[in-house]
Amino acid sequence: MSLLVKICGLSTRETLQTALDAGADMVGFVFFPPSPRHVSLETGRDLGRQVKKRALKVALTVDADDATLDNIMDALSPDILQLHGQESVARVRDIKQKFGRPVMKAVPVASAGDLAVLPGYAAVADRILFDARAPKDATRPGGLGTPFDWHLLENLALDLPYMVSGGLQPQNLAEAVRITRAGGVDISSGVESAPGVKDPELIKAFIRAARATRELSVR
Ligand SMILES: O=C(O)c1ccccc1N[C@@H]1O[C@H](COP(=O)(O)O)[C@@H](O)[C@H]1O
Repeated sequence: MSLLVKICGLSTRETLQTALDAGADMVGFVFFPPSPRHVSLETGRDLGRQVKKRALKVALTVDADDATLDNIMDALSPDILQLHGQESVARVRDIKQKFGRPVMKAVPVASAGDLAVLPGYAAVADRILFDARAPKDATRPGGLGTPFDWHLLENLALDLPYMVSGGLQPQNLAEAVRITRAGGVDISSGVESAPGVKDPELIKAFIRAARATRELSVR
């Protein structure tokens, strides 16, 4: 099975085009104003049109309310909703029912205890995204360029597709996939020259590196 690659935090036509041409499976748009990658609804609409089914469009939100999600549905028509906040199991179920799109729930990881939430989310989400737990004083719950201890997922038995993120780079993604056996990788900071500024060469290098790890992936 081919490793899924998601390039997250795209905010310009040029870098979106680079990600599409390089073969990204998923392209992520951040709708979270404190993030340096935040896009307005208008920009999301414009970038969404550019995708033209060449990749899955992922809307990243953080504890968004229904009105916000309604607006994002209208503007981007995402293929996947990435819930990257503290959404409860009930809220994830509710969003999936109300908006009728597959949901990828981000689970923050810093220690083995963080995996206790998995049975609950696995019952309602379509995919799990393991990301490094952000420090308490962080301005956002992800997109910080820091990895977590991938060995925490070494013996994971999860009956659901999952991806890994947090501090990935072209140089370390093979190791992350080898240890976690994730079916996909998600990156933002690692393909940037500054927060929010995507670097086309790094996007291409990351996707090239991901394609080279194909045989390591199992889920
Ligand atoms: O990218 C952001 O700004 C962001 C903001 C709020 C929540 C999540 C965010 N990004 C996600 O964080 C991870 C890790 O990113 P990085 O490669 O370590 O920078 C990734 O899943 C992004 O989708």
